[in-house]
Order: sequence, then structure tokens, then C-alpha cells
Amino acid sequence: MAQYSLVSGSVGLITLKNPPVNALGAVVRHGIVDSVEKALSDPKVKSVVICGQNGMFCGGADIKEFGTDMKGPPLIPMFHSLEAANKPVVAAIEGGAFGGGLELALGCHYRIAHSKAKVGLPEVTLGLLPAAAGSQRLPRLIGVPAALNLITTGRHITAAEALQLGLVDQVADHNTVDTAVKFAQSVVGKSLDSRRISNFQCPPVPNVDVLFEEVMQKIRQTSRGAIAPIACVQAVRAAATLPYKDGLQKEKELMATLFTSGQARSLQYCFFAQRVVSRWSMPNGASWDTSKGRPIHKAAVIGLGTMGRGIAVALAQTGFSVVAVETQEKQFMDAKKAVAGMLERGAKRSGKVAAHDKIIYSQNLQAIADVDLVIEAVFEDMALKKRVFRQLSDVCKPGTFLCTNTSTLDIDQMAAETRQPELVVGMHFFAPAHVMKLLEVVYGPRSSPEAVAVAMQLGKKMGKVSVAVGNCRGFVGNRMLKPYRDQAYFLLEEGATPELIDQALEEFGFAMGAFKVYDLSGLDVGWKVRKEEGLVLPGGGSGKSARIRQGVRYSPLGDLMCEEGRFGQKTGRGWYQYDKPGSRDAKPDPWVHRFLEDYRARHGLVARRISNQEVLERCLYAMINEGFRILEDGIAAGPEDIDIIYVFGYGWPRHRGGPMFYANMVGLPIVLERLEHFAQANPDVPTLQPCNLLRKLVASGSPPISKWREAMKNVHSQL
Ligand SMILES: CCCCCC/C=C/CC(=O)SCCNC(=O)CCNC(=O)[C@H](O)C(C)(C)COP(=O)(O)OP(=O)(O)OC[C@H]1O[C@@H](n2cnc3c(N)ncnc32)[C@H](O)[C@@H]1OP(=O)(O)O
Repeated sequence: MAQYSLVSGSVGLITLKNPPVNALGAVVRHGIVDSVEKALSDPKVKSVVICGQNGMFCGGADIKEFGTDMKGPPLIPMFHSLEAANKPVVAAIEGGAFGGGLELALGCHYRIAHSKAKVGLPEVTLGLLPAAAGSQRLPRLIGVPAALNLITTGRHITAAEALQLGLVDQVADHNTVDTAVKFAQSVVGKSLDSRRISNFQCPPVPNVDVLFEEVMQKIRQTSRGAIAPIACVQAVRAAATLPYKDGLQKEKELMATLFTSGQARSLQYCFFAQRVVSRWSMPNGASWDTSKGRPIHKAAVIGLGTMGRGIAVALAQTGFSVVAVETQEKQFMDAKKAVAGMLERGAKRSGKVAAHDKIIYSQNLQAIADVDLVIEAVFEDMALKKRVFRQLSDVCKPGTFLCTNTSTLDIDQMAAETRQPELVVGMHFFAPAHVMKLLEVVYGPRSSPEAVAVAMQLGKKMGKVSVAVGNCRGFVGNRMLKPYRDQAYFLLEEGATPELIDQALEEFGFAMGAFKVYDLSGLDVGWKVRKEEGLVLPGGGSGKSARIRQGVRYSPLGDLMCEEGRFGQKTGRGWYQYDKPGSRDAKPDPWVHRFLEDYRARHGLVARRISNQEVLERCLYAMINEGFRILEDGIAAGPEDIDIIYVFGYGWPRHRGGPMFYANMVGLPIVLERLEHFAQANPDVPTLQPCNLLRKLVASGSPPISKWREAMKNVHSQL
């Protein structure tokens, strides 16, 4: 609703009330229309202030209304009647004004923001554009380049930046509503013509065509197939080149295409999924609302390789005191230098002071005796990790949370080495750990809800999107990656090239195809793991058994590449060739093509033409099938958890919503039918056998993704 009151004898105060963010749902819109009518028709009222309750101006349109039969007054005429009012209307922005909330403020004659408030037009992140005239008013107010930046990125800006851009007229340090009321009184009688943004001409831009062409090109390169950023540019272009009324018509047309698009549905699903996963739960019934963490003041990082360095930086930048331990002399010296550089660069980017003083370096494990939490980041070797956990359990004070940054290994085996296994959890960061947003928090059968709560809270403080998952090989992300990568290798054997596969995946929207990722992360990493698992045979093995290991199909291609010393970017040669070791510019390599031809000839494989469609179906459906198994096993609490892990940690295109949402969009019967087809053709690839949960969902009429948790309840959980 919107509450109307008369304050200071002459100011009509309209307060938006729709907790938690005062979204512009139908009831609020009705309330605004009624309140404005009252204010404008009351002769005592000389000016109007609009604010939001509980320190929040407005989070925009009510996203939950999208996709429903939207009733109630539309936004555009409402904002026009505010702008046309013959009494000054002032927006008092506390907390934030986002999307429709900022568009409401742009319909007012003046905007006053609290110094801690943020504003933005984040519609693009929901697959939309600011279609309540925001795409037409903002460029008229702050100019085309600044508006293009805000509208195409959706970024939230501070009140200070908004003031600098001319988006707000004044910044208040204290009571914003009081300031706005006084301000509203002070402008009574002043001409309002110059305050009506829709009357403004866009500030002229030299070479407007060149500007838009450049921006469009950049966006086409970076948007990875997302349509909303492109529509945003087109809408701003309309503002820059057309009269307001025509620009508004263009905005409406563009929005009509976006509003019902699959991309908008996917992005809006991601918005809510991100919030769903923060309300974590464990199969034993423990959950975010019943489990309290403990405050963490001081943390330690053990092992200062690539991951440990990033974790130490992320902790220090969040404000924690960190003890960074590395026992090997050379690694210790290198790490100190590298961490200092990372902190400097971070400080330069954020404008904050580098947090050097937050980190104490030590080569001695005794230095961590008084920390509240440890994150172990030593080499991915179970024997080594077990030894470290035994030492940690001896050295640390009782009650210290012991976390491991393992990406695949069984955390229960590490917990078994400690005196308090209930305090052991996985904190699986993604490289580079101070940049990547995802954190998998892994609980084992003995992890206490308190330990999970601590890791989840720590992740949140560090600005990570944290997802609680169960303990199994590879957890969620890496477990699902395996069948996807297996399929990519099998496709090479059948006739594809790395370029063909990567192109199909990149056109789908992945940041990088499977083989470019291999080259980036190093082919030797997986080779070492496979050797430990007893999967690698010298020369790839021979005869029929060369392509079978432990009873299932195996491709030795990755092993053979490693035998040739082709580890990827770091050696300048991998699935692609690079100008020099460490270079990132991947070029197709004729050597790889010959290598594949020789391999096929050796194994009697006849290359066939492989379509992009087949690449996507084989790689993605195998991955999705594993996702269903993960749900079936109770490793992830719901499809949202899997999707958020893939969107934030594995380069899955957000506008496709994550693998499970994608399956829901494609249609579960289609996914099932294709998996059945591939499984029949490849009986020695068990990951292509459709799993029970998928069959069950299809048999029960393929309910929408929001109902999958219901269906999962009756399926066996391993935990
Ligand atoms: C042709 C048809 C024309 C239609 C025209 C429609 C025009 C649309 C323009 C728009 O306005 S689209 C919406 C633009 N707004 C946003 O994108 C803002 C989204 N919200 C946020 O970014 C954040 O929530 C926040 C406002 C910055 C607050 O962050 P905070 O961390 O404090 O809280 P959250 O946990 O994120 O949110 C709390 C709670 O509120 C729900 N929520 C937030 N925003 C909205 C919203 N706009 N609509 C509905 N619900 C919203 C959020 O889901 C949380 O709910 P939960 O149940 O507690 O999880």
C-alpha cells in the first residue's frame, strides 16, 4: 500500500509500504495513484514528498507479479501524472531506488538521496530494460554515455556517484525525509517546466552513430547471446535520436519482446534461486533458521599455492586477521610477494587501503594456535590432507572450525583425523578465490549445523554466493563436470575437433568451451588425479581395452596429450596452440588434428560429421542427468542449488538459468528421450542412462521446476 499524510502543514507525504523492499505491486500502485490525487486536489498541500518505509525507497516493480495476469494501474501513466503535477514532487531516497523505483524518482521533479543509498536500473540483469520510461528519461538527465553504462550493466551506484552524474539533486547525511520535506517547502512556487525530464533534449553526443556502433559491438562480444543488453542499447539510442514520445513507443516495443522471452524467465529464476540457496538446509533437518554460527575474528590459511593465496587475500580484504602458513621456503617467499601484489591491485580497483597489515605470514603451524577457523588449501592429495588435519587438531584451540578447500576429496576422511569431526566442513573456493563469487560449503555426515552455519556466514561476509552441498566425489560442480567432459572427449574420438565443440558451447553462451578450459586450468591436473585413480595406461593402452577402464568407456586422449608435454596455456601447447607459454590467445593447431586422426585410425574409429546440436545434447544432457542423480542422492537440496553453482562457478550462461532450469525449459520428456537414445547407442557409458528422478518427474507429468522438491522427497537420499 501507500500511506498518505499531511506533514509540516503543507507537504503531502506519500510513504510506500510493501516490505521488505517496497516493490511496486498492484496495491502499492493503487496507493500511489490515490495518494497523488489527494495531494494534488488538496489546496493546503503545496508540495509532495514520496518516500519508502523502513529506510528503503523502492526495489522496483514486483518481480513476483511478472508472468501473472498483471492488474492495477500501469507505471508509465502514473509517472507521467507525477511529472505533470503542478506542485513540486520530491523523491526522498533512503536505502535504494532500483528499476521501477528509480523510474518513479525520475518522474518526480527533484531527487534527494541519503549518503548511504544506492540507485540503479538493474532490469538488464532480469532480462528486461527500464521500460517505465527509464530508458528515455535517464539519458535526457545524465547524458547518453553515462546512461548507456548504467542501463546496460544494471550496476548499483552510490549516492555520491549519482550526485556527480546529476541523477540526484542533493545528498543528505541524516534524516532524508525531513530534508526532503524542507526542500519541498523551499521550492514551492518555482517553475516546474525545467524539472520535467521528458521535456529535456538529450545532451548532444558528438559522433552519436559511432558511439552506438562501438557500444553495440562490445556488447555483442560480451553478452554471450543475451538479448536484453542489446535491447537496452537500442532503447537508449531511441532516446538519443527520437522525440520522447517516439522513444517511449520504441521502449515499449523492445520490452514486449523481452518480457515474455525465455531469457527473462531464466534470469528472473536466477534472481530468486540465489535467494533460495541462502536458506540452506541439510537432510537431517538442520537449516539456516535453526542453526546459529559463531563469530569469527581470526582465520588461518594453510598452504599458499594459487588457491591459498586467493583465499588469504579474500579474507584480508573482508577485514579478517589472517595467519597465512606455508612450510616450503620457496613457495613461502613467492607467496608473500604475490599476495602483496594482489592486495595492491585490489586496493587500486576498490579505492581502499591495501590490507597488508591484516596478514601475518608464518612457516610454522604453531602460529595458528589461537585462530577461530582454519582453511586448509594444501595440494589435492588425501594422505597429505589427512596429515595436515591431524596436525591442525593438535595445534588449534578446542572449538576451532577446520575447513578444507578440497575440490573433490572426501571431507569425512579428513574429519576422521581430528578430535572434533563435527567442526570439519569443506569450503570449496573457485580460482581465483579472491575474484570468483562461488563457494561450495560441503557438509559430511559428521559436520555440525553450527559448522555449516559458520562457513555459510563467512562466505556471505566475503561477498560469495555460498551453496551448502553434501559430501561425495566432486560435490556438485565437479561431479557434474565429469560426464560433460567425458562426452566432449568421446565426441573428439567420433570426429569432432576441439574448435567445433568449443564453438558450439560458446555459441550456447558458455564463457569458454570445454577444451579452452582444459588449456587454461592445465591438462596435467586431471592427469595426476587419473593416475592416482589407476586409470592411466602408458601410451593410452592398446587393443580393445584401451578405451575401457574399470568396466566403462574411457578416453585416454587427455593422457596422451600430457605424455606429449602438452599441458595447455602454461606450456604454450594444449588442445590449441599459443604464441608462447602463458599466452591466452588460443589458435587451432593442425598438430592436434593430425593427432586425432592418428588416434582414430589406431582404434578403427571412422570420423563422422558432428553437429552443434549433438555437441550440446551429448555434453549438456549428460551433465543434467548427473544433476538429477545429485538431487536423487540428496547431495543438493534443490535444483536452484545446482543452477547457482553452475552460473556462478562454471561459466554457465545466466540467461539460460543453469542446467536444471535449462532442462525444465527444453522439456523433461525431450531430455529423457534423447538420453535414452544416447544410452542405447553407448551402452558402456553409464552416465547416459537416465536416472530415476528424471523418469519419475516425466512419469508424473513433468511438473515445473518449482515443484521438483516435492517429487524429490520420496526418492532415496544417501545422507
Ligand atoms: C510490459 C510490462 C511492463 C512492466 C514494467 C515492469 C518494469 C519493471 C522494471 C523493474 O522494476 S524490474 C525490477 C527491478 N528491481 C530490481 O532488480 C531489484 C531487485 N532487488 C534487489 O536487487 C535487492 O533485493 C535489493 C533491493 C538491492 C535489496 O537487497 P537485500 O540484500 O537487502 O535483500 P534481498 O535478500 O535481495 O531481498 C529481500 C527480499 O525481497 C525480495 N525482493 C527484492 N526485490 C524485489 C522485487 N523487485 N520484487 C519482488 N521481490 C523482491 C527478495 O526476493 C527477497 O525475498 P525473500 O522472500 O526474502 O527471498
